[in-house]
Amino acid sequence: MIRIMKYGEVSNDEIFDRAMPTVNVTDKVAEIIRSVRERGDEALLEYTEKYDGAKLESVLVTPEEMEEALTQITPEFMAILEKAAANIRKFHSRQVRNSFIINDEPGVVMGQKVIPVDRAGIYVPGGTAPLSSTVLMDVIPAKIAGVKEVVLTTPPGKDGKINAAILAAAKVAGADRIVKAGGAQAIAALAYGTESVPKTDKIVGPGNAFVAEAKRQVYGVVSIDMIAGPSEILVAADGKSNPAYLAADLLSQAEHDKVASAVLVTDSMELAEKVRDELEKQIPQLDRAEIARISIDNNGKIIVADDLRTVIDIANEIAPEHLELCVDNPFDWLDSIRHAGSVFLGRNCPEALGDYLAGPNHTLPTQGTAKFSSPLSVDDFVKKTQYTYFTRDALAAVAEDVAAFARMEGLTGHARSAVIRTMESEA
Ligand SMILES: NC(=O)c1ccc[n+]([C@@H]2O[C@H](COP(=O)([O-])OP(=O)(O)OC[C@H]3O[C@@H](n4cnc5c(N)ncnc54)[C@H](O)[C@@H]3O)[C@@H](O)[C@H]2O)c1
Ligand SMILES: N[C@H](CO)Cc1c[nH]c[nH+]1
Ligand SMILES: [Zn+2]
Repeated sequence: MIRIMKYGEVSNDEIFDRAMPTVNVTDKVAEIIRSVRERGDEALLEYTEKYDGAKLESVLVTPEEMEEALTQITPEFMAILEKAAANIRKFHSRQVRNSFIINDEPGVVMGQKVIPVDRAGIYVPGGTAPLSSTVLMDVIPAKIAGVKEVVLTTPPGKDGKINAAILAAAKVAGADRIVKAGGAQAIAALAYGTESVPKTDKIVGPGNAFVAEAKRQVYGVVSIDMIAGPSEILVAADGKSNPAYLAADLLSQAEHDKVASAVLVTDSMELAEKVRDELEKQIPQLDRAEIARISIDNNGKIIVADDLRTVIDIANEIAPEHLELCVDNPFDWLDSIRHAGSVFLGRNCPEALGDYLAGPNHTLPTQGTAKFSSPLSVDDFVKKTQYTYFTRDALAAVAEDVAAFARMEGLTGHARSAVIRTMESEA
């Protein structure tokens, strides 16, 4: 059963500490990465057999497999995928940054170009739930950024096939190549390349502890978006909220993972008790009741504070992946929220809306990293290059200043380089 705590009556550790996954996978992941780096496809196929139970001939999804998957998708579900994709495109198109050029002094031109990475690698979890929505969330921003080749990887089922909805979403979003591999071996393939998997420049997407650790270990060889941990939800609610709705919202994230966390912070003890009772009523009704039960019992919390201002302060300190604000006039509080991956405002905005089709991204910072990092966006798939142009006269006007700066640093080679053209013009 979820624990109710009164803020101020228990230690801050009990309020703010998160359940951290305890398994140490560092050495195992390092070994998997080394094998894939050395033996390419052969190692990828071996690990897929070992960890996913699938004996494959090839690691790539063929056009025939894609065709076959599409026949299994109903027109109704295809329409939902298209609708979600359109919303996600609309939202992410607003994130596109422009290059700029400055030419406000005679003879001087400077600028910054925004350039997509050449190739992006996208990890889509497939272990306990095949997340076709994550395909849309991660491929669409890459395509909007202008990435030429998007390589998607996800673990196959024991039958060697990729979930049909994942393939349909990949088609809708425009993934260019689909790899049948999961876990650390998939990340290693995207980072170093194999015979079938091209090396990518940036790897994004959530995953379990093996995926997260592998991303951490390959960072530097490639870029990564973030280390996305288990799903989290914090519901900040006043006493007028409907306990059944709140319990359902908490369970929507608890069902992701035994180490997912669901927290309610409220100014009402009465609501706290009702939500606790509702959770007990609703957990057995879930298909994934066993996962949700462990997540709620181990990592779930209900924190009761004196007033809504303190509720918001607690939410900021926890900096959750998802924050639901179930209060009157939620926009009045929006400016007070500083640390959360994605905020869901009002009494009719369950977090699941954002997981699937509202438009904002669902690959989000977890474990309190919302204090310094952001949701996955178009920015993740671009980098910038800056440039500078000076005419001879424009250089002459500043050459002595550059040289003086350089001499102050003891770098006379820099100083000479700054003034040599001016000296030549005098000669
Ligand atoms: N933060 C976010 O934005 C976000 C979004 C969606 C999902 N998630 C999280 O992603 C995670 C998905 O995890 P998952 O397990 O369902 O799928 P997954 O695809 O991340 O992991 C499955 C893979 O893990 C590897 N693996 C499993 N057991 C192993 C072992 N003993 N040794 C070596 N490798 C092993 C296998 O290769 C397997 O293919 C969940 O924690 C979920 O909460 C986070
Ligand atoms: N809530 C997850 C991110 O933490 C994303 C997701 C995908 N499908 C359902 N939920
Ligand atoms: Zn979810």
